[in-house]
Amino acid sequence: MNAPQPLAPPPGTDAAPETVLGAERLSFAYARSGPVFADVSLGIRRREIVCLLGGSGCGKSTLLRVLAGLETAAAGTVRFLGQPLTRPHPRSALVFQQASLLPWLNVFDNAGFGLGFKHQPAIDAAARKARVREALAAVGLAGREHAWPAELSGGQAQRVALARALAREPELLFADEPFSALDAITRAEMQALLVDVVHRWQAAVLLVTHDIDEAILVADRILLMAGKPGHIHRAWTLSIPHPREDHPEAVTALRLQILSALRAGNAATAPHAIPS
Ligand SMILES: Nc1ncnc2c1ncn2[C@@H]1O[C@H](COP(=O)(O)OP(=O)(O)OP(=O)(O)O)[C@@H](O)[C@H]1O
Repeated sequence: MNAPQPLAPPPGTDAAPETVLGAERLSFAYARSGPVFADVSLGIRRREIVCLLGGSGCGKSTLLRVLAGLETAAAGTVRFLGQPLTRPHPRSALVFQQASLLPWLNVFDNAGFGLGFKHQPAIDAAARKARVREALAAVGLAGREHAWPAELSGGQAQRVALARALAREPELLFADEPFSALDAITRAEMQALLVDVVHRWQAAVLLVTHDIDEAILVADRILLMAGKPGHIHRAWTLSIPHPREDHPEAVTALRLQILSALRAGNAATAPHAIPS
């Protein structure tokens, strides 16, 4: 199957900016619980899978919500395709831990649901149908279009959620622990599917996870978040070829480095490249 043609960029933006999303010196605090993260800067390039990894409560989900335009930073800027972000961008999509399918819509209509969102580029019914079919086929659900959410396993429901995001042909997919509620075998299948499908769709991904192995299996870059308030402690650029299970020594070496950085807590912040 061919990847869909990307939509034209919105007026006023660079035709092919290398950076899809750029954040500079972001800080955020909840009124009730105080500072969550401070002075966070990062960039996500086209077609890059970036994993935001860190322990529970370090602020990963909150940072994702700010980068996605769901929350507003106390300080700093977020730019999406070069433009300041003031609300969720129509060329981004979100996948969460729960698939959140609408029980009264079948698989096809759930997967096409995001195409009707406000600010989405208008497409006609035939194009919409083709896109949804293509997205469902990409996640392995061709032939299940008429099934109801109640008839799906957890993994299948998450495939529909992924198809719903892909059908919008996002430049950037925000995924917040999308596989953490799945069993180990389904999780491994979904991790492989994510890498395959986003590469074919030419989308970038920001994946929040606390699972070191998940980050190593899917990421082009891992950002380790730690501290209070949270900040990016350390970063790794990965060049281990996919599928990474075929390179156990490199995977184990990286896992040890990450574990050690996590334990150290105050590890150096300079980016650190690992050998392939
Ligand atoms: N709506 C909220 N109001 C107040 N405090 C919040 C809210 N959401 C999160 N927090 C607090 O902000 C901090 C960061 O939470 P966040 O969910 O971003 O962390 P996380 O790294 O994603 O954690 P986990 O991996 O456990 O999901 C935590 O101390 C949490 O209690």
